[in-house]
Amino acid sequence: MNSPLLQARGLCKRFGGLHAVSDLDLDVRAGEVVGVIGPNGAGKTTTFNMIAGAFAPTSGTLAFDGRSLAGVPTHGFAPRGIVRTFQHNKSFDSLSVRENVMVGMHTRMPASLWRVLAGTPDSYRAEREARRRADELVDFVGLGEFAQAEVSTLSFGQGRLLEIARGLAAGPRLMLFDEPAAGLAPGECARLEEIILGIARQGIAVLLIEHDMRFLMALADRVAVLNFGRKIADGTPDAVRADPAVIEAYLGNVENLAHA
Ligand SMILES: Nc1ncnc2c1ncn2[C@@H]1O[C@H](COP(=O)(O)OP(=O)(O)OP(=O)(O)O)[C@@H](O)[C@H]1O
Repeated sequence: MNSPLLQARGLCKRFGGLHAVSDLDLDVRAGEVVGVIGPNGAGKTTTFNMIAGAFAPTSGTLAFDGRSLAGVPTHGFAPRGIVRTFQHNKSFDSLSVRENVMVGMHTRMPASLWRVLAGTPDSYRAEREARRRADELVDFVGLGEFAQAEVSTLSFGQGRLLEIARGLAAGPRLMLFDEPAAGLAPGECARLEEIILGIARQGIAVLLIEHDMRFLMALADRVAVLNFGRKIADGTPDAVRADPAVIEAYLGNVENLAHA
């Protein structure tokens, strides 16, 4: 098996006296879909915030492609290829779908985008290339017919797809999804599942937090389960579902597992 793209070792995050995440080891490989689940307050979001560079770990190490992320500022994560998509829409409402995706490219091609905006001599070629790539991504997420629509006219689910296209525009090697299925209708979830699998097939590593277990279990190659900040299981969806420690952690919530 190829070596992990993301490697967390002994990751800890304390908030005052609270150990939100303790001694977490986690690997994510290129092309792999890894899910993080756990009851409320288990430390999923805190883990994500550390991997996305929003919080520095209290202790432990994070390495990406064999290089330590220690000391890398938050804005240094996306240019390295660690890109997060948010649950809530962060798009620019008055711009078109295509323009929003073009804006998402700025971490990858800042110079060209500036040329586009500044209207300098080679702006035409740069803009054409940005537009071509944006259209490719808009098509990939199934929003092709809305490329020129204003974002404010999109439905909630379409907005979620646009967020994904914007994330892809940044050229990720690891894409982090924070509850991507939240608030989506079943048909939209099925579409989202296909898109995420398509992203992994391109060799991009995918890490997601998800409350919708049925969605996650169908999608993930591997699932890590957190409880009170500690990892209590890490394996295939089937292995995790049958794990006594996981069943115990969800005792108050057995329904969730039963439906998974
Ligand atoms: N910025 C913060 N300051 C203080 N405590 C925090 C902070 N962020 C999270 N916590 C605490 O850390 C613990 C883990 O929270 P976290 O949000 O990571 O869990 P979670 O698994 O994502 O939960 P949920 O499923 O409810 O979103 C919780 O006890 C939470 O109250």
